[in-house]
Amino acid sequence: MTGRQDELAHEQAVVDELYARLDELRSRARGRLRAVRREGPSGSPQNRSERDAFATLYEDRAAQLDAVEDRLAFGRLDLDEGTVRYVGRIGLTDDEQRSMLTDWRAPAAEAFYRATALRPAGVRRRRHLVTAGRKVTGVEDELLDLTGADDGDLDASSLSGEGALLAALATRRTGRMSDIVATIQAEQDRIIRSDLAGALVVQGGPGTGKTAVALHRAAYLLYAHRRTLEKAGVLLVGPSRSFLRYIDQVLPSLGETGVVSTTLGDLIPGITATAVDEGEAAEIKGRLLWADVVRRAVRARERVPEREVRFRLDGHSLVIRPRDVRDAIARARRTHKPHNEARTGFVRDMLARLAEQYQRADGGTLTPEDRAVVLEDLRSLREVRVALNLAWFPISPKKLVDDLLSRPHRLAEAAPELTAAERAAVLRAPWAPWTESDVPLLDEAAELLGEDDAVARAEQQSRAAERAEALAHARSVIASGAAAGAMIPVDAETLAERFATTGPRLTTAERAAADRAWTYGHVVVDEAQELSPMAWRMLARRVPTRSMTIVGDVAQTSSRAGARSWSAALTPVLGSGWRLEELTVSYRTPAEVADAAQRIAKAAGLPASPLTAAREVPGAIVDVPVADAAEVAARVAERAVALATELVGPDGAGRIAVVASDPAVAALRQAVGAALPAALGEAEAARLADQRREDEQVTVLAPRDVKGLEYDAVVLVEPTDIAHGPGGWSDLYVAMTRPTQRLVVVRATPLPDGFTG
Ligand SMILES: Nc1ncnc2c1ncn2[C@@H]1O[C@H](COP(=O)(O)OP(=O)(O)OP(=O)(O)O)[C@@H](O)[C@H]1O
Repeated sequence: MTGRQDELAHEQAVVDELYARLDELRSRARGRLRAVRREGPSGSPQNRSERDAFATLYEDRAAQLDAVEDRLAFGRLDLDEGTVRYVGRIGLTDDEQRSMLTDWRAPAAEAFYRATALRPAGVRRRRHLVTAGRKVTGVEDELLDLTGADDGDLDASSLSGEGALLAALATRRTGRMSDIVATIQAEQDRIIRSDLAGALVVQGGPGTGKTAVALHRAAYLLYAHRRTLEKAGVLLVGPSRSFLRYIDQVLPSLGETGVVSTTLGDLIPGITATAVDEGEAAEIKGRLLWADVVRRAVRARERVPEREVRFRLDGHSLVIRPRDVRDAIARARRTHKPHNEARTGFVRDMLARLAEQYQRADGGTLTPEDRAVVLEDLRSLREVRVALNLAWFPISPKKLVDDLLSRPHRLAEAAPELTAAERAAVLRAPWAPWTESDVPLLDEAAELLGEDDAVARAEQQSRAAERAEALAHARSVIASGAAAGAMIPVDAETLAERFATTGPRLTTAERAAADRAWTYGHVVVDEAQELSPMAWRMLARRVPTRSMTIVGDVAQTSSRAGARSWSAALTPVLGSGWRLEELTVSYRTPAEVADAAQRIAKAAGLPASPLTAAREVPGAIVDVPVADAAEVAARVAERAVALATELVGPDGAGRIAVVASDPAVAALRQAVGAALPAALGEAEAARLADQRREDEQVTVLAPRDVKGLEYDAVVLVEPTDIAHGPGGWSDLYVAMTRPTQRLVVVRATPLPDGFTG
């Protein structure tokens, strides 16, 4: 055998052992699960809940072990002291607790991503294992000790595991993002492992791995701070549901399933934003002044009547006096409770004052029983109910915001800062569908009204008591398990969570997602440049510690409410409590495309970060000028079909997007759809036509819909039209930077400045 074959055979033997251990652990977890289930539905409620808790524990463990099948081990470090360490998706130990495989997130794995010839961190050689299924098909070595290094190895900025990286980057796209654990680069690793505390902003050009880094950081933080974060939960906010679908396999493949993923429009339980605000309305609704506007709108529901209200009870004449109402309102406000909660105190106060009048009119002292009856009678009198409601109106967040946006006098009263034209821009029909920019206003209202939190708080209190009981029990279970020699792979608090006896057994993520007032341990925001100041305020409320990972690119902002500078967007909400990191290597786009995008951004004055492409792809830009504008659709269809023939596979791999300005999308969609059968055959065309919109392998979209996504090839239609559309030059910058292989430009108009070098 040659030296290389020996190496492969050796690594195969190691990898075989690791998979054997994985299989063994899987079958143990399943065996335990079967045993627990076999016990059947008998026993005391406590026993049953305990059994269910263990069942979920073993189910989770089995699912986690199943998820790490692909590329279980991908790296090896040969250390100075002569030891060898394998790095993989999870940590594995043998029965004697000796390490067989180091979790990529463990401190001991850090050198795999960070060591360079300049700073070898005790590593002599770094090896990338290339595997197909369980078979080792190749190894790629980097020597890091200076004695064996030539000048090339000393370049601290060079890519690590370049072969494996380039292979990953050239793979055909499937419409689902995959993890990058095997090829994380040093600049990315530093961000992934950065401290949990405070807000970390990651700015970077298109394709620099911001999304990938944000997801790996979430997985890393859950590993490194499991106790804190598993209980408080991690929230991931993405720009759209199709984007969340695009990334939804990454965290599970890293063994993490407990993260709550949502869009801003879906952040409040029970509310779904289905409509979109036009540019100006979004900008206006995004301004921070709405915090004051909503507060005033709430205050407007606490009102001193202008006149007295007289009524009779049991023959006595009683009166609701403006002075009394004013006092009761002031007193209720001093409790600083939310409006709907403070109302209880206000009503109690007013009824007590009226009972007092009754007593005086009745000419004596009331027994406590009589007083209770009088209070009840007062409470149910129509005049009293109406008067007290007018003075302190109980109202839901939805009704408050709907009134504010659909009744001109309410808006004028609450928002004097806005001009008449600005108010007209946000006014809409009553009960029109919610938009994403309404959601922060609804959240603000819910916060000040407090309605939906009351139920959650009551539930929380009863859960706290239950949990204390369950915790004591879990400790004793673990102690008795340990005494009997059984390893219970969980701490008492986690076990206690699972022992909670009432209600459906919800995970932290499920409980958090259902509770508007939940506060998370960490919040990750992707495409964060699009968020308005009000949206930032809403998110900050969800993470009192301000532990956040914020990733985005201020050169890609298309929303008028979004940010062109991180400092302008974040300082009002986070003060100086945030730090900035930058990513500069584009892993997605070929150099030619990245360079053209940079030139366009520069010519348009976008605040673009520097961008260097990780790879060259010859002929990556193809320019197709068309003499007659009427022929553009036909040329686009022709090009899209040719690319589909070349790149799209029936196995679901390979994706093509035609990106055009909004008004052109529908006609192009038709033209491309009509051209596919002749080129690919009826059956393949029908398969493609049946795909869900977000899974389409051949698709036609506007720039806003491709944000954050990527395709093997993009047909860019009339770049100048895109640059002059609602998202401006940022939209063109986004659209250009989606392809991993080729950008085909079809146009009847001249190329924008800077497109060609
Ligand atoms: N270290 C890496 N190894 C392998 N692939 C990588 C690496 N870093 C990034 N990629 C790949 O590069 C592509 C772009 O990454 P990602 O989508 O995270 O970039 P982004 O900065 O969020 O882009 P955009 O600004 O366009 O949203 C993805 O396919 C990702 O998997």
